[in-house]
Amino acid sequence: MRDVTIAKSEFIADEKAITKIQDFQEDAELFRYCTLPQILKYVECFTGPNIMAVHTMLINKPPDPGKMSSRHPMHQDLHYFPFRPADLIVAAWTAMERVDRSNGCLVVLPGTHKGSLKQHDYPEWEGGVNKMYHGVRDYDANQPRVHLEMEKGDTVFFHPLLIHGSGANQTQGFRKAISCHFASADCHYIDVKGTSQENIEREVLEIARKKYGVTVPITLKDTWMIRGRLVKGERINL
Ligand SMILES: CCCCCCCC(=O)SCCNC(=O)CCNC(=O)[C@H](O)C(C)(C)COP(=O)(O)OP(=O)(O)OC[C@H]1O[C@@H](n2cnc3c(N)ncnc32)[C@H](O)[C@@H]1OP(=O)(O)O
Ligand SMILES: O=C(O)CCC(=O)C(=O)O
Repeated sequence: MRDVTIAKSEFIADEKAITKIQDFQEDAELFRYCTLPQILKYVECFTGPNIMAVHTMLINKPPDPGKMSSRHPMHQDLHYFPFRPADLIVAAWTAMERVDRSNGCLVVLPGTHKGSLKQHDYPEWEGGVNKMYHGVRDYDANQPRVHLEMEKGDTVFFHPLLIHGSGANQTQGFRKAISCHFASADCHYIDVKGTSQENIEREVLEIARKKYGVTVPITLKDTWMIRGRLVKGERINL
């Protein structure tokens, strides 16, 4: 994907235009990350033995174009997931170079993983917000936050209810990280109709129609079923 500030410009397509590779499950080399024993050893503590890699990203946070659009609003990843229980889902996020406050490290609100899923919407940012970058509508901005400064290769594992985001990249370099969300294959899908997740389902299905030409009726669940890949054990529900 491209940053919202260049989404509608004649920017020349090259690696510097790409701010994120979403869904790399078909790329054997990148997907190797999701199968590394060093990662799965910790993932298994959360998911148990039947492990699905449900969502993959290589994030290439660009130098901020001056609009603060390189920030990632504070959010809970569970907002995007139509499956439960939350305690059987975990994110692994690995720094591909040193990340600190200057290039937009992760920021977390400790303890929020013990709360519930909150309403998410687009934040009202003057400089624009990237497509589908929803943020928690109400959270206590005075709550203590922790900036995760990490060295190349450091990995953090976090719960899908943890409120987190990342700051602007104030350097001239691209801040790279690779991440994968894992879930137990024992998780079950839920229907998000009538819940706070209806707004993200609507957007995802609109992209499926407009960008991928999907004409048959589908749900959020279908978009996740085609992404998931078994990495250990047995594929059960997901
Ligand atoms: C879905 C899984 C989420 C898992 C949760 C983990 C937590 C998170 O990561 S939260 C963030 C989730 N973010 C995303 O999922 C990013 C989604 N974005 C995308 O997939 C792509 O950027 C997408 C589909 C919107 C556009 O893809 P792209 O190949 O650039 O499409 P393109 O055909 O050039 O543009 C399509 C339209 O989108 C607009 N657009 C492109 N990029 C952006 C952007 N960054 N912001 C706003 N609009 C954009 C274009 O201007 C164009 O608009 P229009 O139809 O009016 O002309
Ligand atoms: O890498 C980042 O900047 C933020 C990633 C993130 O919060 C997420 O994908 O959920």
